[in-house]
Amino acid sequence: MSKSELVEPVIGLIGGSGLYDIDGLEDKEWRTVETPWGLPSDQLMFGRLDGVRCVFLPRHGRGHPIPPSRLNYRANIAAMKMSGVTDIVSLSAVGSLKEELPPGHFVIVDQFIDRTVWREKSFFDTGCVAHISMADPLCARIGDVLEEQAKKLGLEATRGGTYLVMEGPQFSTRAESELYRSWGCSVIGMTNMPEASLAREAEICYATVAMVTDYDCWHTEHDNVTVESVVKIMQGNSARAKALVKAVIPALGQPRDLCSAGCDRALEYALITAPEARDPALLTKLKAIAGRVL
Ligand SMILES: CSC[C@H]1O[C@H](OP(=O)(O)O)[C@H](O)[C@@H]1O
Ligand SMILES: Nc1ncnc2[nH]cnc12
Repeated sequence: MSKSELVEPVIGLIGGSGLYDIDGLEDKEWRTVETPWGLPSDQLMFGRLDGVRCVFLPRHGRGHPIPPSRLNYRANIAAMKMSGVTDIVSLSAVGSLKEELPPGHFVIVDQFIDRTVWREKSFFDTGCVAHISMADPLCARIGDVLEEQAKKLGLEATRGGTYLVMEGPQFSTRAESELYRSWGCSVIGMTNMPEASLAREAEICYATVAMVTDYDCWHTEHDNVTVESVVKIMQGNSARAKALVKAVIPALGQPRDLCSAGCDRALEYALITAPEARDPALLTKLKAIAGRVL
């Protein structure tokens, strides 16, 4: 790759419960971005940190009006893509399914089990079918940067772990929580799928910092999760998350070659519908996220 072909990264930040703003962005501006799949959860905040272009979206909207199952995940990811975002750091509150991951701990997750049932899971549809690989659903290149910077900041953080995505909005029953523990899952939340798979379809690198707020409902010496307990712990988690974001953006924002993990070429061999069988109306919409291969 010659210098002129290097990728100039634009960093997308998706803030979850308790994270509705990002400190330290210069030239901040909230802008409405409409997509072929409708409007995202809120306006997007555009800005720069250390000269690196950043785009922030509060996942549930400012003031948290939208529950996990009603989020327009396609519009959220399409809005990021249409804003030029190449790399997303997703910040999420989660329950812990392991003793050694206490509230306040961060997990840079590397796998998902998706138990959601109600959500639109793909940009592709009748008239243009695509099957991307989700074997490694998170970007290991961004994961490396998050791990390194978390270490430098002295944060309690673990690299690797499976995030169980439940539909919600109710928290789990104890039997479910024990089932997910028996599957070896590390943390539980309600939002990261299909967010991660849609980011992959849009060829955006995506990594998650899962911030533990509670022990869900399986731990005999801790109370069952409530919104109150999540919010209380999130106040401390948010300050650490903001410090981590500030540290990773300059590292992620350097001009670079294509992603070493390959996320930015996910559609290379994914389309199966013959050109003559494709639906022109759907193709027009898909240009917003898959223009590179259409
Ligand atoms: C307020 S606790 C439940 C809520 O928090 C998590 O959301 P996010 O990933 O956006 O931080 C969890 O998945 C639920 O949506
Ligand atoms: N225990 C839990 N279950 C699902 N989502 C959560 N978000 C934070 N804690 C959670």
